[in-house]
Parts: sequence; structure tokens; C-alpha cells
Amino acid sequence: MAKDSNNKNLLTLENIESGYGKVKVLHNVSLKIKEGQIVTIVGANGVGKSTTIKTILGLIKPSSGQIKFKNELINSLETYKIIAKGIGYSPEGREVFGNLNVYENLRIGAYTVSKDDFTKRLEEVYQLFPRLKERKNQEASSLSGGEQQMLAIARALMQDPDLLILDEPSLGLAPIIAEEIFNRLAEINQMGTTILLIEQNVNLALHLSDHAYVMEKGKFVLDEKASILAQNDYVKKTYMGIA
Ligand SMILES: Nc1ncnc2c1ncn2[C@@H]1O[C@H](COP(=O)(O)OP(=O)(O)OP(=O)(O)O)[C@@H](O)[C@H]1O
Repeated sequence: MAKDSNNKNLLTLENIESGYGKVKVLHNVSLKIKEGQIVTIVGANGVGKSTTIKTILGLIKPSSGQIKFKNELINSLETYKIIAKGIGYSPEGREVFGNLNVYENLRIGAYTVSKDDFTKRLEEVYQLFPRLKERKNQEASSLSGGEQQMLAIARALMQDPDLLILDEPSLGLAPIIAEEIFNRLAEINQMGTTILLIEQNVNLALHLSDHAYVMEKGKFVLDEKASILAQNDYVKKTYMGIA
């Protein structure tokens, strides 16, 4: 999946230190995502992957370093302003609104979108996930895990973001459903959306991605083309269970 290496940077993190109060989690984290890429952060539980996302989204503020989106410094902006600049977010555990139906969940995702654009966007998203269209009046809590994940992604796409951030989209899903979700992510990317993915299914993630970072104890220890990392003995042994 070679993407033009001359593409512009969409998101950059430079020397980010971040955490929770006195607890420092991220140490000198730098990351670059070019327009059109799929970039993955892989790593074990608790190493700081979600903290990286929360820092990008402004949910926690970095104590030092710079975060730029479309060349603009966003470090100190509030989360709703960062999202409005063109970032869609599908959180870990999906967090759909269980007592609202599919359509209502998508309506909430489109709160920044005009009425005309909403209708167009809804059709595009239903085309991508026909199962959601079939279940548009069904309460989100009664959807299967895979359908809830589709809804979380669809909701994040409603404002037509330039960057889609996904935290563990395959979590708790049967392999065949996870594969279906990843096929949709490839389509979303081909339609022009850049993707930042956090994923513990390293095999699936590296096959989908252009570039990947391996995080250990709040630091990136490897930063490589995904196809090269997929052949790395340490990655294979530690993260893919291949001896
Ligand atoms: N709200 C919080 N307050 C204090 N510490 C936190 C908070 N949230 C996370 N942490 C700590 O920060 C560290 C990194 O957590 P984080 O959720 O970023 O890990 P992760 O790599 O996303 O793990 P997982 O894959 O299990 O979600 C952990 O030690 C965790 O206990």
C-alpha cells in the first residue's frame, strides 16, 4: 500500500511528555502521520497507547512538546475545537449510546454538520455499512459487538473527518468480524481518510497499515514501515506469538 512519500504531514507529535497529574506516562513521544496514510501504534496493555490518543484529542494536556494538526498547533485547544478541525474518534469499548437507536447515534456524531450535508453523509455511511441501514431503528444496546463497532466507526465518520482515530476496533470480536471491520477501514482510507489506529491484533494491523510504531513503557521503541515491522523477529516473537 505505497502512498506518495511527498504527501504533507497531517498530524505531528514532537517530544510529547504527558500523563495524569504526577504520573508521567508518555516520555519524549514523537510521531508523524502523512495525509492518506494508515498508521498504527501497537503495544501491550498499559504502555500508554490510549494516553497518546487522549493527549492528541486534548482530553489530557501534555506537560511539554508540540502537537500540530494541519500545521496548526493544537496543544492547548479544547477537545471540541480539536474535533471540529477534522478529527473523528472511535473510542476503546465503542461507547455507543445504548438506549438510542442507530440513526440517533449517527445524528449525534453529525452535530457539527448542516442538515443537507447530514442526509448526504448518512447515505454514504449507510453504503459503507449496509447492516447499519438495515438496523437504523434498532437500539444500539441490542446490536452485536461487531455491529456496535461499525456504529462507533460510522458515528466518527459522520462529520467527514480528515483523520479517523480508532482505539482497539477489533477488541472482543470474532476473527472473521474483525477482518470485516478491517476491510471497511481499508475502504475508508481509499476514499481519502487518513487513519491512526491503536490495535493489539498486530498481524491484522500491520497488514492494513503503511507505517507503525511499537510502544513500550510510554516510549516508541520501533518506528518503521509496517511491511518491514511485520518481518521483524522481535515484533513477530513479542507481539505476534510467532517463534
Ligand atoms: N485516568 C488515569 N489516571 C491515572 N493513571 C491512568 C489513567 N488512565 C490511564 N492511566 C495509567 O496510564 C498508563 C497507560 O495507560 P493507557 O490506557 O494509555 O494504556 P494502553 O496502552 O492504552 O493500554 P490498554 O491497551 O490496556 O488500553 C497505565 O499505567 C494506566 O494505569
